[in-house]
Amino acid sequence: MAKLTVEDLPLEGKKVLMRVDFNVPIKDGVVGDDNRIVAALPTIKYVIDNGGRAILFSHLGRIKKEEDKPGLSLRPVAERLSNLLNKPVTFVPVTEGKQLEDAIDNMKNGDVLLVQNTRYEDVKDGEYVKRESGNDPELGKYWASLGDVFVNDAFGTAHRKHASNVGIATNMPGKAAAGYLMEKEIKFLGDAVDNPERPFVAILGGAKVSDKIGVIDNLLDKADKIIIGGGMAYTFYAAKGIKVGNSLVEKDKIDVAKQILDKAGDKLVLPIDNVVADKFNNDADTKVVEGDIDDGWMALDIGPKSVKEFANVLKDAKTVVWNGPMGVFEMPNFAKGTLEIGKFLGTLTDATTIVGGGDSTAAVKELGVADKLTHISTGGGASLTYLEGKELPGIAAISDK
Ligand SMILES: Nc1ncnc2c1ncn2[C@@H]1O[C@H](COP(=O)(O)OP(=O)(O)O)[C@@H](O)[C@H]1O
Ligand SMILES: O=C(OP(=O)(O)O)[C@H](O)COP(=O)(O)O
Ligand SMILES: [Mg+2]
Repeated sequence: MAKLTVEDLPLEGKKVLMRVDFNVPIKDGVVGDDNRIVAALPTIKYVIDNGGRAILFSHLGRIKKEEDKPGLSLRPVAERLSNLLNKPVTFVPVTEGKQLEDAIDNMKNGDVLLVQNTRYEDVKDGEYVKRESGNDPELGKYWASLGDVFVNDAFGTAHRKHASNVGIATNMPGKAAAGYLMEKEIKFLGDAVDNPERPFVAILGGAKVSDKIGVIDNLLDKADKIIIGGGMAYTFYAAKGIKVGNSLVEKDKIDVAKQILDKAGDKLVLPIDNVVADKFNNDADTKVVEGDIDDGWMALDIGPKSVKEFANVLKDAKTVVWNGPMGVFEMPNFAKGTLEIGKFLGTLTDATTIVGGGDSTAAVKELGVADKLTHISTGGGASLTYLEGKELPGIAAISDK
């Protein structure tokens, strides 16, 4: 990498600001899959083993109103991190001010501190001001002022231009370095997809439709086939005039979906059938339907015919990149599509199979199919942006060597 890495920085006695991606699933105040925390440990350990004082920043979920904050505190993450490191982690429940500054002043070499969810800054006095997500210049400058050097290890957030990654880095010229995870992810993705072995198939699912649908246009030039499942599929259904019932659809993106369908021809593969439910609940009444989804029903998983069709498209692939679950895998009754696709990828022993994304990774791990895949990436949107051939702002902002 032509960028500074953590090994290029002075660490002994330094206040080391670190951006990590601890955007992990949390249920009832407990961390679920902790892959993203585990993935950041090598860099954190390197920093503290070399006498640095690790001051960690991460976002968690998305905060648009004051009421979003309590459920999106990073406190449970601090507890899990402390267990994993086997040492205390000081959690500071605020993102700025005296309480944070005092806590940093009190740190000793080798200590670890986790700052509250950086996206708490997106809402101030009840107003959605997006200081973090809008990369408010004052916020990046303030956070940068709290430390001596900066290490960005948040690959999963690298496609975002936010105050806690790009903002801090630009305010620490010559002192902003990449962590080990960042290096490892870029190296692996680069090797696998810069000149992918073909056929190259991308699988796109999940729920971040408006975020990720734009990626497909560029992927059409790179991939031989693009399979669309999960919550991403039904905006395409709507674009094709197929009834969607109460399924997840981004109305604003139906036109984009139409343009993609026009350009894609038979490159784009959509689900044939779906498991539909009468409510968003594991205990809902369900049935499998082909095509139209009636009012009062929502598609929460792909159906068995879709699994077969997708497997047929995947069977000869030499490179597969998958982001986004095929259904609401968090509910066992809607996990089958994701499980079956994961299992099938596991049988492609001649292919490079990459699964990326916070939730996709959690899914393949929970469902027990992760071990058979070539690479589990912490980044969903980040991997897709890389795949598109676009610059990742979080990485671009790191200091050159
Ligand atoms: N049919 C669907 N309807 C609603 N949500 C869905 C559907 N299929 C998948 N999802 C949801 O998508 C979420 C993950 O999307 P996303 O964040 O884009 O993936 P990743 O984290 O892997 O990048 C999961 O929480 C899952 O429940
Ligand atoms: O979970 C993330 O991305 P992913 O869901 O695409 O894997 C990252 O932490 C980015 O989160 P964001 O999409 O709310 O900016
Ligand atoms: Mg996600």
